[in-house]
Amino acid sequence: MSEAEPTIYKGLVGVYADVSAVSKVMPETNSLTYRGYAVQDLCEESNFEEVAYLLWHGELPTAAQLAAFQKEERANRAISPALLSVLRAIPKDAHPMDAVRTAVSFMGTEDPEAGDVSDAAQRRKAMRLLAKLPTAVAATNRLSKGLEPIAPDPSLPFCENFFHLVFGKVPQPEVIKSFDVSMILYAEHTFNASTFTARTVTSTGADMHGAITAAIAALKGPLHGGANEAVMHMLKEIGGPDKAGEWIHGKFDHKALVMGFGHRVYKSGDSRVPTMKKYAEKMAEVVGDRRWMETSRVLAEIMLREKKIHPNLDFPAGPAYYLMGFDIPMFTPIFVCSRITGWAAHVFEQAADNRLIRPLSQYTGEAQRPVKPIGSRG
Ligand SMILES: CC(=O)SCCNC(=O)CCNC(=O)[C@H](O)C(C)(C)COP(=O)(O)OP(=O)(O)OC[C@H]1O[C@@H](n2cnc3c(N)ncnc32)[C@H](O)[C@@H]1OP(=O)(O)O
Ligand SMILES: O=C([O-])CC(=O)C(=O)O
Repeated sequence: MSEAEPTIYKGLVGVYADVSAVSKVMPETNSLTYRGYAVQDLCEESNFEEVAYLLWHGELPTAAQLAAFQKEERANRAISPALLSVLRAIPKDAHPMDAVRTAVSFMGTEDPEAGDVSDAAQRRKAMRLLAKLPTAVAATNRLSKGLEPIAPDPSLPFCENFFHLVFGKVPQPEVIKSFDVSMILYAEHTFNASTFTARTVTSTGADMHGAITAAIAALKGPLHGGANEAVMHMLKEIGGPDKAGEWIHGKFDHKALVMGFGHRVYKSGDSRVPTMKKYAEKMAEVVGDRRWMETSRVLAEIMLREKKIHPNLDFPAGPAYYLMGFDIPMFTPIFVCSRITGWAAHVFEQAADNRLIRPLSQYTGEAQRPVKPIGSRG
């Protein structure tokens, strides 16, 4: 008797794998909330540090809670001399995402609570990662250019310190605000591929650094976080708005993907795009260069008119980061510095009510057969 054919949910499309109270994506209204707060409101009324606290604790902080959170983050920013020598040993032309993945894995080996997966220890590890990631990301970027890393400045807030680490100076408030908004928008997005990876690793009982190392590997791919870099490479390849039409029709002819467009969950617009676009436009104003936003506008118009596909967050974030002065290979590592908050929130949630994640596969290979001795094969 033949077995009933199982239903295959390729790419897990439409599958609810668990419950979660961290965030909610509402594709029918193109909206997104973190712990019940609309991301647009968080962007206007709070900052990235408050959002990190919100994601980890479920509530926005009071002034005293925020001060304690910031104190702990600022106290943990330094990376060890051993990690710095690991980063120095990484080939200058390696992709920074590979360096950051390696850095997190290495940090796991030197973590003072390595092996402790209690909730309290996991939370302290997440704080250490939030604090140290910018230091490691900026050091990687500077070393790749033959520059010496800069020590973190504990007197600076998170976003200001990030610019200090990369450039040695803090830019004007409009730039900090645009960066802060990008960090809030990138912080969390339900069961995306990298978060689900982190939850899968956590479900085996493994620790925070293992889950985050795996999540970084998943985020690097161009279909996920790597798209913000791909968007900027694409805009530069196109060169300007007058060439965008011809360029994109060439892509259509070859049925190629246009990076920064489409989304597994949002089919009529990504909730985060209008806010990120507004702040990318502000960056174009600050820098006095509208070329990338104009090129983006033409691409988005054609994609919507001819393919009915909307841009995702990576589409405005790519040019925004470029206009802030970051090197393109830094864009996805910046995403890591933000998403560590969402990933860690999901690690806590998965561990608190765990069941090993282990789906089934329908076998389509050879029928069972005998193993022939090596001399009689072929
Ligand atoms: C932060 C983030 O991770 S956001 C996502 C960033 N990724 C990108 O920007 C990469 C480009 N986009 C894509 O590859 C896809 O849209 C994904 C991976 C994001 C979503 O994939 P899916 O949910 O499997 O796509 P979906 O099933 O909706 O695709 C429907 C159709 O639109 C097409 N399509 C989707 N996105 C694009 C795109 N960016 N360019 C051209 N065509 C596209 C698909 O090829 C498919 O065509 P078909 O029906 O002829 O086969
Ligand atoms: O939700 C997804 O699949 C991808 C995404 O937008 C994110 O991770 O921010």
